[in-house]
Amino acid sequence: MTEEIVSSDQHLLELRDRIDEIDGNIARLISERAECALKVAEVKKATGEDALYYRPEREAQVLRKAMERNQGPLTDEEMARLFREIMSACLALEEPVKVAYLGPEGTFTQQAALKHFGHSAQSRPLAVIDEVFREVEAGAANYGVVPVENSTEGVINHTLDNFMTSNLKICGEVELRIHHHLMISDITRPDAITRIYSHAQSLAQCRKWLDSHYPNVERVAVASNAEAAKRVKGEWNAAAIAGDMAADLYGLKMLAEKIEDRPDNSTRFLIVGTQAVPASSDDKTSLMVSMRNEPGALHDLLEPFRRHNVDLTRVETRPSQSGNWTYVFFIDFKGHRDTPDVAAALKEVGACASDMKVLGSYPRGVL
Ligand SMILES: O=C(O)C(=O)C[C@]1(C(=O)O)C=C[C@@H](O)C=C1
Repeated sequence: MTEEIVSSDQHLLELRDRIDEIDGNIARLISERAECALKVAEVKKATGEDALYYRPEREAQVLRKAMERNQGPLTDEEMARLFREIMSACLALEEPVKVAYLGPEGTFTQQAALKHFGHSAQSRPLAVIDEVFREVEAGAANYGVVPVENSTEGVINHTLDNFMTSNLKICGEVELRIHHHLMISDITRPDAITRIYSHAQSLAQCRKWLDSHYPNVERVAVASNAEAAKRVKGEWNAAAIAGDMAADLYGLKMLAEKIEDRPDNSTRFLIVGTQAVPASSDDKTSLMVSMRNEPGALHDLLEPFRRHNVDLTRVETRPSQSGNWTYVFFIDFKGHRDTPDVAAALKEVGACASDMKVLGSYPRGVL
């Protein structure tokens, strides 16, 4: 062995010793943090039966601090993701949180649930959005995760419509960059593909790519991307469009990656639950309002927000379920309902609306 190799081996050993020592310190501190969380649980338990263990506003603050404090070399997002998992484990020690999401396994909604709650939450896939709402209303799950809008394809009507009949509140939001891939199974012949399966939204998000690469191939809409991936397993002439999780789950091969038409394609998901969330200092509020069907109604509805400097982030219209040609507006804006400007705007909107429901104030998505 040359002298150089010996010294580089020696250097590696020294660095690994140092890493072992640091890991020991991290492990000790994580245990200390978990002990602290257990004490927090005691304090909460003393408040009674309905003690709330999961605190969205506090979690958002912890993640934001992790990002602010970070000096690299890890990115802020990477650092926050690590804290996300530590907090998820601490919460599971306090009280395991049960999360229902729009399944099946391998969908982007599962990915959003993991991103928001971390891997220590107990999550359960349900077949349709209505079931996710029902499961949380019935108390079988503490929280639900449902998609609400996609940057390319727009709003997910089913989710908005559920708020018309449900008393659930919005406790959080999470945004996910959506990358679609074309995938095939071991037995698929890439040159003989006659059918491509995917969810209708995903087919729409890849429309231009499909038009230019597979113009004559049949596009078959199925219930979810994961369902598309599952079908492809047994078909030699079919491919699926789905995300990474579905590819991993069903052991598929990528034929083309990131085929979405818009590189910034992302989907926003809502966390629904039964609790009202206190302010975290960077929040959003979602509102559902119906107006009398008369001239100037939309102007009257929006004017108070302008006057009180409240920044609208989204306005959607849906037909109301109570009568023909009457509409319900879904409005999102920055700020928490307990802050003076927002409270004043809400009071004025409430005065001119025929019906108004605050769906929730919640921390803006951190990750
Ligand atoms: O601060 C709390 O209320 C905690 O329960 C601690 C903690 C954490 O690990 O930091 C855990 C769960 C909550 O959702 C928020 C934060």
